[in-house]
Amino acid sequence: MKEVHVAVAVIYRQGQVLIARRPDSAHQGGLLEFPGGKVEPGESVQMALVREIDEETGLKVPPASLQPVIGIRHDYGDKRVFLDVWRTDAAEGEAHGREGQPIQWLAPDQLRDEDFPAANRPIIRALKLPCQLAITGGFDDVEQGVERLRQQLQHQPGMVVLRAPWLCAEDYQAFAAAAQEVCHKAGVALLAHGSASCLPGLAVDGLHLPWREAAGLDERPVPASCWLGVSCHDEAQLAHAIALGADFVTLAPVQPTRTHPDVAAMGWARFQALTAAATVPVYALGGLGPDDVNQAREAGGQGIAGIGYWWR
Ligand SMILES: Nc1nc2c([nH]c(=O)n2[C@@H]2O[C@H](COP(=O)(O)OP(=O)(O)OP(=O)(O)O)[C@@H](O)[C@H]2O)c(=O)[nH]1
Ligand SMILES: [Mg+2]
Repeated sequence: MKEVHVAVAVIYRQGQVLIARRPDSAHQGGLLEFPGGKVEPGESVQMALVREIDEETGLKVPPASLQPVIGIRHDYGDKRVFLDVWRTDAAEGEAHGREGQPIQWLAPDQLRDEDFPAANRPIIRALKLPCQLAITGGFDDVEQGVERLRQQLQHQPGMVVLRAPWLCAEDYQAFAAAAQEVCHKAGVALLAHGSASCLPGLAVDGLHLPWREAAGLDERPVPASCWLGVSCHDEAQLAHAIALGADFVTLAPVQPTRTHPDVAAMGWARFQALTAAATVPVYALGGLGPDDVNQAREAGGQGIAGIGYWWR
């Protein structure tokens, strides 16, 4: 079966995105969708986006405002698609359902997996996840760790991974409880780091698995209501994380890093190639900072993750 290249548009306006309802008679009919459609022969994906957005909504999109979000290959059984997803926040005009389809503006937090075609799940993840994932670094004792976290939150990371593998279970529980309070006040999501067995009793928003923990699992260890991240370093690990049902992965090391001086960095070209084949949002990790967010997104990534750039 030939793969259909589909241009999919995430049109942002005032923190909301434009959603349409697919006609009952269409493929995946009755479900919600992002405006878009098939890339015609001879068209670039950007040309297809500009045309489809106009045809379906009447909005005019400056091509230069389009930025890549994620690419997803999905097999529906009756159809194979490559959803080539781009975003813009510069669409001009008032949106209308020009093909008679109902449309609405929704905040990313209001998007629910079950309302969309199955292939859209990673798109929804990508829209809910921030472009910076901050991982905690070293500290001397729990009290100092919490205080440092409080200070570092002024850098406004969208999400924090609470990494402290040297702490005993009891100290980690205390660290997580205090960190949760600090993060909750700041409106920052908090993920535990380690094995799923550390989760009970923690009021966190999800779990990030180091590769050594993910390697031993054959199913998703947390419910769908929790975030699940996995640390990956190569193609095989990415495939395993996706099979586990990870919501996102980190891929490292992209650049040389002080914490792993003996590991060769993969560089941006390799990062881009691995990310293109992945059907989950991918954070670039290793020797990077906020200045690299654009580069990571150009390479098809969700953004950057790291310790060094924010934890001092
Ligand atoms: N536009 C759009 N298509 C999606 C999404 N998710 C998803 O799986 N698809 C699939 O992508 C394929 C092509 O999209 P489409 O039906 O909009 O194509 P189109 O505008 O060219 O329509 P047409 O064939 O009626 O001319 C469909 O099989 C559809 O099920 C989505 O969020 N937006
Ligand atoms: Mg369409």
